[in-house]
Amino acid sequence: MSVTPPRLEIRNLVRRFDGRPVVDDVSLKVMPGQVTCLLGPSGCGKSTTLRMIAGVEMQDEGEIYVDGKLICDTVFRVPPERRHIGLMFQDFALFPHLTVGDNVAFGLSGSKDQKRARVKELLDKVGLKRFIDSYPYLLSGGEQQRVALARALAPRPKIMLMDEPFSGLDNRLRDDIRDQTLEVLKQEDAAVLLVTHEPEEAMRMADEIALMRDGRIVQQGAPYNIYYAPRDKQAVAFFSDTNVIRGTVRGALTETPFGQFLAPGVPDGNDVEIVIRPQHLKIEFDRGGKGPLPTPQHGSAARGEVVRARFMGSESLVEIRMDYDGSVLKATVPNVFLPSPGRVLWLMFRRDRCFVFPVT
Ligand SMILES: Nc1ncnc2c1ncn2[C@@H]1O[C@H](COP(=O)(O)OP(=O)(O)OP(=O)(O)O)[C@@H](O)[C@H]1O
Repeated sequence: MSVTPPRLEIRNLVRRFDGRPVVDDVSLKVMPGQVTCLLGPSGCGKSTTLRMIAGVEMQDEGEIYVDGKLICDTVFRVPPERRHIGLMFQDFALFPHLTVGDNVAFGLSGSKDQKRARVKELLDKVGLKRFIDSYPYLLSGGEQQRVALARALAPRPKIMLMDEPFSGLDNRLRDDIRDQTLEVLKQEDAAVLLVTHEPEEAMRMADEIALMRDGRIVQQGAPYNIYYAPRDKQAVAFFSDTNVIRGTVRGALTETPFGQFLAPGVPDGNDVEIVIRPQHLKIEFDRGGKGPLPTPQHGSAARGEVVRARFMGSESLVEIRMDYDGSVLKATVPNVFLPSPGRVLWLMFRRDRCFVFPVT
């Protein structure tokens, strides 16, 4: 039985600048038709990884394979123009002196008719066929971006590398263009590696997310796996606000103002951090100085007073100063809920939505 090799595979890539590894042992596979997002904060080495795959930067260690064939290691190197890789960056520049059609045809070979047919096919896919003979300056930012996508896809690259391709667009345009881009990329069956520092963008676009930090991939998986099974506190914090409660473990349990939490595998005496997102804190009303009764799903309630509440559009964010140590926890509630400062409320923790991490 033959197994299809990944369209793109990088193994143990390392790149050092002045002796400092900015890409540190990065391995990754992308299958045809799949979108993988390299997600991480500014400076973590995402663009450098992309540049090595494109062939414009040389790695110090590691190998790059396309369809199972080596295209680059530290001695052998296929030049960038022969890697069948399409590139799209934030500052995609169309050639101003060429028409939209000629921009898309730029990297194409073949007869005039073949080129024209491919240009029309792609402009049709991105919904811009009517602009084929127009000049780029007549197009909006979003339309120019779609032409750039058509141009990058025209030579049927096996792999598309995209570096923050949507960050130059205004917010309202961005969601639509992301969705359209994704549809076109899927139709063309390229393997896509997209770099972004925006978690929402990665969630929206990716089949797989590779979370990168300090030059390393710290976690990789489907977006919901990373969201619901983050490997550490920073991985939770990358996707949303967080609340953190500290406790000490005794007999695989830690006692907190919210009741007991399981801390399996953590030795006695070690501290743990219990991390929960604001949408998973449950707000309860005060009942004559008493909170709600404990439940298995939510544990015990802890008392606090509202510091402030703000309406955020589809939800309200309530900040509550807790009686037990004066810390402020954040809870979000759907729709409008704006209790006055000083009002007493009780908070409960959803046990199936919090994460317990050992403090190292
Ligand atoms: N040619 C270079 N010489 C020296 N240092 C470099 C060079 N290129 C990148 N770096 C450094 O390597 C680190 C990683 O940069 P890189 O651009 O890959 O990060 P990034 O995750 O893509 O960040 P951003 O989203 O801000 O572009 C940074 O600290 C950067 O300053």
